[in-house]
Formats: sequence, C-alpha cells, structure tokens
Amino acid sequence: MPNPACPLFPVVAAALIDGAGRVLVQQRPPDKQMAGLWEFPGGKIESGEAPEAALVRELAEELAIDVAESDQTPVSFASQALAGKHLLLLLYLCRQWVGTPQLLDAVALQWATPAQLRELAMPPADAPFIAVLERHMKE
Ligand SMILES: Nc1nc2c([nH]c(=O)n2[C@H]2C[C@H](O)[C@@H](COP(=O)(O)OP(=O)(O)OP(=O)(O)O)O2)c(=O)[nH]1
Repeated sequence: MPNPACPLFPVVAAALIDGAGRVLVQQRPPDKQMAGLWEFPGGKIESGEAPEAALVRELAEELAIDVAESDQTPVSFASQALAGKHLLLLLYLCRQWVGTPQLLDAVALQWATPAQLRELAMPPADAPFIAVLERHMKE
C-alpha cells in the first residue's frame, strides 16, 4: 500500500570521474535543505521521466555538460528517510561527457579524490558511495 504520509522521491546523481581519478562534487546553496553540504550533481526525477533521461537533463541544467545515456553506468543506490519523505538516490558513474562543467546551480565545484571526499561534509545518504566509487575506480 502506498503511504501518502511518507512519499518516495527518486533522485539521480552522477559521479563524474576525470582522467586523474577525481570525482566532481558541488556545494549546495544556502537557501536549500542540507545547505553547504557537498553532493554529486543531479536532482529529482520528474514525473514520467526515465532516470537516465533525468540525469542527462540535470547535468545539462547544473553543469552545462552533455552526458550520453550510454555513458551512464549505474553503480549504487541509497534509501533513506529524509524530512518526512523517503529518498531513493540512484548513483551513476560517468567517465565521458561533452563540455567543461560550469558552476550554474551550486555554490562551488571541486574535483576530489575518494580520500578527499571523506574529508568533506556530504549528505548522510552519500557516505557509503565513497567506498563504492573507490572500488570502481580501481577496476
Ligand atoms: N543531487 C544530489 N542530491 C542529493 C545527494 N544526496 C542527497 O541526499 N541528495 C538529496 C538532496 C535533495 O533532497 C535531493 C535532490 O533534489 P534536488 O537537488 O533536485 O532538489 P533540491 O532540494 O536541491 O532543490 P529543489 O529542486 O527542491 O528546488 O536529494 C547527492 O549526492 N546529489
């Protein structure tokens, strides 16, 4: 039975990995929930939208880059109660894109190694993703 008191909201996010083994993260704006935390670029899946199409749209909106659906590899997910709703966060790994990421939506961007990610304040759902990324980046 659906629980209207705790709606599920699906979110897609991308770990963009560069040639130096670093991942792009962006800092959430001060006026938003979890302000100041560092997150993977992405956002909510809109009604009727496929996750991969949502990720193409979000990365174009937030970073002005073009990531083909065929260059998105699903690697992990997180499931967590968040502010009266339930977050389902789908993480994709991307090694190829067109364009240079621009700061359009967040406060700041940074390229970080997995070790550096561990030192950043990130949303609680993201913490397990760091070890997942480390494993994939060694492959
Ligand atoms: N993009 C992204 N969102 C994350 C991560 N970790 C995490 O808990 N989230 C949460 C924060 C938000 O509640 C939601 C992302 O939705 P969003 O970015 O479209 O929404 P928002 O709250 O920033 O802004 P709005 O669309 O409501 O204006 O997922 C992450 O690594 N990347």
